[in-house]
Amino acid sequence: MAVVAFTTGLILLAALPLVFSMFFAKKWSPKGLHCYVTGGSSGLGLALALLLTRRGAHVSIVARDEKKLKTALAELEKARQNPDQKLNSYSFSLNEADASTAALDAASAPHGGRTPDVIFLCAGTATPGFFVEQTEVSLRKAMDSAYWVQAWSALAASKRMVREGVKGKIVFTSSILAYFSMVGYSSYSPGKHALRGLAETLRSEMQLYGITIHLFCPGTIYSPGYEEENKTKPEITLKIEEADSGLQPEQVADALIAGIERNDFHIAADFLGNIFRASTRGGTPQNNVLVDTFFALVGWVGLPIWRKGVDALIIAHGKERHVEYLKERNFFD
Ligand SMILES: NC(=O)C1=CN([C@@H]2O[C@H](COP(=O)(O)OP(=O)(O)OC[C@H]3O[C@@H](n4cnc5c(N)ncnc54)[C@H](OP(=O)(O)O)[C@@H]3O)[C@@H](O)[C@H]2O)C=CC1
Ligand SMILES: CCCCCCCCCCCCCCCC(=O)[C@@H](N)CO
Repeated sequence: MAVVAFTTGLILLAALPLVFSMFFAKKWSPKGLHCYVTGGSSGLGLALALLLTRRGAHVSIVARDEKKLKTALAELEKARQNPDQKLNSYSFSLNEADASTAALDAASAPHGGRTPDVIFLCAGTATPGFFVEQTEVSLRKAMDSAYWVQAWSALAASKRMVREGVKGKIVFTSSILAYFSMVGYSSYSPGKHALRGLAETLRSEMQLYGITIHLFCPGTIYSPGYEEENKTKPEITLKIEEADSGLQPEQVADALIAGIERNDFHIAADFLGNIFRASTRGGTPQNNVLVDTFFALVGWVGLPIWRKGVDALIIAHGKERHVEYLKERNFFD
């Protein structure tokens, strides 16, 4: 009896924030806010920019390729809700600090020089491959394309927000590969883990200024970037990924916005992401005590079983094919 009463009490307690947010709390809305989206010309970034435009935000997108930017901006124009919305695109390579500052300055200009309210950092690239085939150049480049491509913008935006007193948001797009990693991702996963380290630091530190931080960790997104990464992705990596059903960029953008509306710090895109998120939480805030405990329990039982299967698969692949693969590429010469 006491156990039932205790459990019911616990469930009600855990449901309270949900009930509160459904009926009382003012939901976060991008309407009228200036949203800055890096990587806004493709995949997740583009889907997000479109969603924000439909929700009445001013949207600035940044990427390198001008042609893709032009096409993306035309799509945003079609999604425009009112004539006052400012929709702009900027071509910058965000791997460098100076260019990241310049991009943000350029995007602020049409807004009277005011820093954007929300910084969505979506730019990023993965080039999977085996570790023994990497070089100093490839590993440094990968760190640029996973970590620095977002970190420099976060630095520039933080300085601007603090100087101007803007109580904005900075949203990092990491990956489910910041919760674990596996064969093929030695060049990419470390950068995504590093983003997690930065986001957790900033979640703590930016409280000094009223700036909010979110960390988004999606699994497979069927984007142009995904098509590209599959060109170098080892067969074994692709095979392990079959367990992840994947999502369309629009679904992933929806999941991100829903997480921000709930004011979650760690945001996962689906069931699998939530299992890894809840199992790898460390000292960061829970999203919902009860739901997170459920996900963590599923992970506690399921993850070791899954991992054992994956390890067996990798060992078998090593015996059957991998040495041949390396020989074909003259690795031993
Ligand atoms: N696809 C997936 O399975 C997953 C992706 N992610 C992450 O989600 C984010 C979006 O991925 P996805 O939609 O697949 O990406 P896409 O490759 O489809 O798009 C990437 C965007 O970022 C821009 N970009 C890349 N590098 C730079 C740079 N150095 N400077 C400026 N812009 C840049 C690209 O434009 P341009 O090349 O013209 O500069 C493009 O607009 C990335 O951070 C990725 O790591 C996370 C989990 C899974
Ligand atoms: C009960 C537990 C079951 C566990 C099943 C686990 C399945 C794991 C699938 C791996 C998914 C990898 C996604 C990579 C995303 C990414 O960031 C890259 N595409 C780079 O862009």
